[in-house]
Amino acid sequence: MIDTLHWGIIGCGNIAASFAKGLRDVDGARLIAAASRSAQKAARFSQENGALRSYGSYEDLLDDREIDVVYIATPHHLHMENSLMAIEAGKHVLCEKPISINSKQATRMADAARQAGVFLMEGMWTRFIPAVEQLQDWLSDGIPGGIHLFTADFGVQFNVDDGHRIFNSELGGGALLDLGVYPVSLASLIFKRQPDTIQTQVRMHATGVDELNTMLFDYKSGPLAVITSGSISRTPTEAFIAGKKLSIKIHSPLYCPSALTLFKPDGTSDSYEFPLEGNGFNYEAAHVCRCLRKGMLQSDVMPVSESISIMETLDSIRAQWGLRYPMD
Ligand SMILES: NC(=O)C1=CN([C@@H]2O[C@H](COP(=O)(O)OP(=O)(O)OC[C@H]3O[C@@H](n4cnc5c(N)ncnc54)[C@H](OP(=O)(O)O)[C@@H]3O)[C@@H](O)[C@H]2O)C=CC1
Ligand SMILES: O=C1CO[C@H](CO)[C@@H](O)[C@@H]1O
Repeated sequence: MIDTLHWGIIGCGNIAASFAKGLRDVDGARLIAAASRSAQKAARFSQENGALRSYGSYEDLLDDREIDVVYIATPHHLHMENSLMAIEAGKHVLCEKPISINSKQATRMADAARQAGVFLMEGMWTRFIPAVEQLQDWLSDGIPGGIHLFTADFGVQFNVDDGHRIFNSELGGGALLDLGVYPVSLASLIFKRQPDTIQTQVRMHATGVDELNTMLFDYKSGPLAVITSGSISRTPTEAFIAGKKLSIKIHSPLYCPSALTLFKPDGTSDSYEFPLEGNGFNYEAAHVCRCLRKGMLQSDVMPVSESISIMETLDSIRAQWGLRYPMD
């Protein structure tokens, strides 16, 4: 039985700081060290975020025997490489979304973790947010009459230059992998499988990655899903599950909602609030700690097999656009 879980963070960027903040709200978790490509940056990050130590290389952090589990917070194109390094060092891994660039990479990560006997999970934090846990309870009870339609959008206006990871092909840029992965993951959560056919439209950025996309998923059992993501303008960033008898609105922002509305057959609706306790990253970190204490090597909420399936869906969408990354 592991008591306190000792964490390390690889990559001292934006999301690493949010995760470190979330981790402070998790009982039985301690941030031991952070690693950056720059020793100075790692030292500053560790001081600001309460880590005991800092490392000027990712490899040095992985040599730290006190660290049980590593959070990978580098850009998408490094998720596989950094996760494999951590797995090889015998560390459990929580890797930011998307788990990788493509399904081939994700499968390689899953195989390596299985062989090494370590835990691996994609940091799809949405799954562990209280409102989404409630949604999962409703879905597992069954939506009476079934679901006809799922709609979801995630649009952000990035006012950044083309070198930023959202537009940079070398870093696995594009709206689909960064933003679209959330609604696609929600569709996977709701329908428990990949769509049978996918139709899409896309607008490409000057750098050759997608900046705006629309997707229509057709599930031969009946339901349709309409999903959009974009990095050049803001959209409501909410989701709606339309059923024969019941419908559910997942309030904005869909990646971290704190309210759900249930629309009932008599035309009335009930709204439910699920205020966050912490910044939201605490929930996924607490889930990883629970899994590790139970000796689990995969999450039962965000299993690696489902992350691979989601990447397969993203692969087939990108194939329609002819969008290939240097690391594909
Ligand atoms: N769950 C969520 O809500 C969010 C998740 N994310 C995910 O987190 C990951 C990181 O995103 P974000 O924190 O916004 O990105 P940042 O650019 O802010 O941070 C990424 C860090 O990765 C390290 N890095 C290593 N190699 C490179 C490279 N070639 N170019 C740039 N950085 C490099 C750097 O750390 P160093 O210099 O210290 O080595 C850098 O600070 C993405 O995969 C994204 O999908 C992002 C935002 C929100
Ligand atoms: O996961 C994410 C959540 O939202 C951000 C934008 O607001 C994204 O860029 C990010 O990668």
